[in-house]
Amino acid sequence: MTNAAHPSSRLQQSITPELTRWITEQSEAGHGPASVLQAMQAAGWDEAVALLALEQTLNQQLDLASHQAVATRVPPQQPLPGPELEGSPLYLDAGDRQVAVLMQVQHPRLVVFGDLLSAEECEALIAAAEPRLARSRTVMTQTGGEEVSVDRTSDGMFFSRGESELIRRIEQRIARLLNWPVLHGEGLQVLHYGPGAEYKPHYDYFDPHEPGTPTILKRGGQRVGTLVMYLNDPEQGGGTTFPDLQLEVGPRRGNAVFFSYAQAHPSSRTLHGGAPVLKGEKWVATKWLREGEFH
Ligand SMILES: O=C(O)CCC(=O)C(=O)O
Ligand SMILES: [Fe+2]
Repeated sequence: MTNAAHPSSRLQQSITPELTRWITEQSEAGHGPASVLQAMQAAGWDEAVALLALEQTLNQQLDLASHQAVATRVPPQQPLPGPELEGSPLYLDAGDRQVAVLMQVQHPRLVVFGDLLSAEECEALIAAAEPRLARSRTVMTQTGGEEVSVDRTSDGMFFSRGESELIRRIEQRIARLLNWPVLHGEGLQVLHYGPGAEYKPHYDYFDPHEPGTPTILKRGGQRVGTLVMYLNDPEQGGGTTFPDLQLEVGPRRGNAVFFSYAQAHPSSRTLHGGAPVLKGEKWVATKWLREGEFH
C-alpha cells in the first residue's frame, strides 16, 4: 500500500481530493476498509475524519457502480413524474395552490412538500373516506378484535378517479405539481392507522417475478411514482421511513412525500414503510402514478 497523504495539520483536518484519490486507489488495489483506515491513522489522520473520508469515497464508488449496472440493464429511460425543481424554488405553482418544497433527495428522486392540501381538504377527505372503511374494519374485528400485526395493519379504501369535485381538484393539483397526466394516476387511496398500526417496509411497484403481475400491468403499466399525503397529525410515531436512506418523514397534516422509481427493482432504493403509530391515529391519502393510462 502506498503511504496516505498527510493532513495539513493535526487540528484542522479536512478531506482533500488527494486523500479521496488515494482511498480510491487503495480500494481498487484490493485493500479492505480496515487496512485503509489503519494506514490513514498511521499517516496522522484523526479516526473520525478518516472514517468519514472512507465512507464518502466508498459510497461514491458504490453509487457509480450501481448507476453503471442500472444503465446497462435498462433500456433508454422513459420520462418519470416529478416536480420541476430547476433553480431550487421554495414554492411551486400547482395551479390553484402554492406548494412548498421542504426537502429533496436525488437518488431516489424524493421530495417532501408542505401545504399541498388545506386543513379543510384533509378533513373532507377523511370524512368522505371514513364510512367506506367500515367493511374492512368489520373483517378485522372478526379475526380477533385488536389490530394484531401483519404487514399492514391499517384499513383502507379507494376513491374512483374524478368521483367528486374535491377529488377532481386534488387530482388536477397533483397532475400539475408532478407533471403527470391525471389519466395516468390510480384512484386516490385513503389509509387509516389506529394505535399500534403500521405498514411494514415494502416497494410500491409490482414485483416482476410475481405470477399476477402481467395481468396487473395491463391496466396502465408499472407504477413509477408514489405521493403519500398526510391528512392529520398523529400524536406520536407514524412517520414514513426509507430504510435505504436512513430517512424518516414526519407526518404533518397537509404535507406530503413524493418519490419515483424508474426500475421495478430494489436498486431504486424506494423501500419504505409507515412506522407504527405510537399514540393517536394516522390518516394518509396515497396517489400512485402509472407509466400509461390507468383504466
Ligand atoms: O403510511 C405511510 O406513511 C406509507 C403509506 C404507503 O407506503 C403506501 O400507501 O403505499
Ligand atoms: Fe407504499
